[in-house]
Amino acid sequence: MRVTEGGIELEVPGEQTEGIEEAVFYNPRQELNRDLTIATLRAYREREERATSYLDAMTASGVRGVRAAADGWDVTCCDVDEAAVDLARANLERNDLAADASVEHRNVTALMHDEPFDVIDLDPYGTPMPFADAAFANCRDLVCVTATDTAPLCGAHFNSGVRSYSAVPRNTDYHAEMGVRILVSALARSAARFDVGIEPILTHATSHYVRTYLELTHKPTAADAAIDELGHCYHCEDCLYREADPGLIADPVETCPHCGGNRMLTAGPVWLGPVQDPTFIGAVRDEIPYTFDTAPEARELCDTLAAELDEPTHYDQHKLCRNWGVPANAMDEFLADLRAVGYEASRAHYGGTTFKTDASVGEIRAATEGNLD
Ligand SMILES: C[S@@+](CC[C@H](N)C(=O)[O-])C[C@H]1O[C@@H](n2cnc3c(N)ncnc32)[C@H](O)[C@@H]1O
Repeated sequence: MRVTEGGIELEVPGEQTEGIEEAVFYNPRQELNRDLTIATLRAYREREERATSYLDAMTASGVRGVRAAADGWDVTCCDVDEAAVDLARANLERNDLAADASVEHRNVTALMHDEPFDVIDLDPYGTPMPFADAAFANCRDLVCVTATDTAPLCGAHFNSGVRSYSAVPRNTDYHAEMGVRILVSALARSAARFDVGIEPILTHATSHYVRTYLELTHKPTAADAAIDELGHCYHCEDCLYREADPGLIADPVETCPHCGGNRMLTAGPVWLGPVQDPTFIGAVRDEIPYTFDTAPEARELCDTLAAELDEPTHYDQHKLCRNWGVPANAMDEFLADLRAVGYEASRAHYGGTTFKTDASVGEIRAATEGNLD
């Protein structure tokens, strides 16, 4: 089947039918992820001029590598699957880009140990952690990571999450953000093994995946600074109170300071630091042309991400109101009520009724209760 993505024409496998083994992976629903990747690469080249080489580590149809090569990156596409490698080569040729990219048929872990790249893009099936050490060992500037194993990441598949991420994820009302912070924590610890510090400069989550872009600093002190961003979250399953506790050693809260309940969860180590660089995200937004099919959605996402407060967890107004037994209010009014009494408040990209604030759950209720319809 022929598709056009970002102005590039590609041959990709058709609709995947259950029971039939399709040779090569292509997911049209990841187009937003790929459009944002291309815009991020464009913005990143302005930020770090020496960055020229891009490894599309799990290339499948070659879609990311072809699009990056069309943008002038010195591209390497890699896949262990022979059919994928053949298709990636054909797609480069179809776009007259065969001379601008090399295609490697091998295990990318070995390739990453053999050759340094400025930018590495990890887009595996499920967890990226088996590839993280090799990526951080040699990458110079930027590691881009997709994780599609959202159930382990958010604690819904607890044992699998513990195994993959060497952390304790917990299933909370901010499950997608739990996934973000478990993933970035594990990546920070992987990078630190190589005296590399990470700074997440753009991160987004949907119900199907988490995507984060990590700028690297090759210094032990930067690795230490990243580890300093780790900590734990204590969460009350009854009243949705939550508390972030910096540091590697947990000091679990047994009794909820808000409702007195004892159904407290401890998650961690999670990344408590910022996951966005609003200035960089503004530059990414400016690099999304309207010729990209997902441009309206991608630009709106960038706007929300850039305005999102740095708080490590978000709330969902509907879930809070259901818990309180009151009807919900319009989001803008709800946030205005919080700001009116001096709290910071922003929307969050995790859903239409999600928000971030520096107010506690009790303070949110007090600030908004009188005005809930
Ligand atoms: C989710 S697909 C990649 C999708 C692609 N990046 C895109 O945007 O459409 C994962 C790919 O990783 C490849 N893969 C899995 N393990 C690998 C390894 N160790 N080295 C290289 N490729 C691998 C699989 O063959 C598969 O093609």
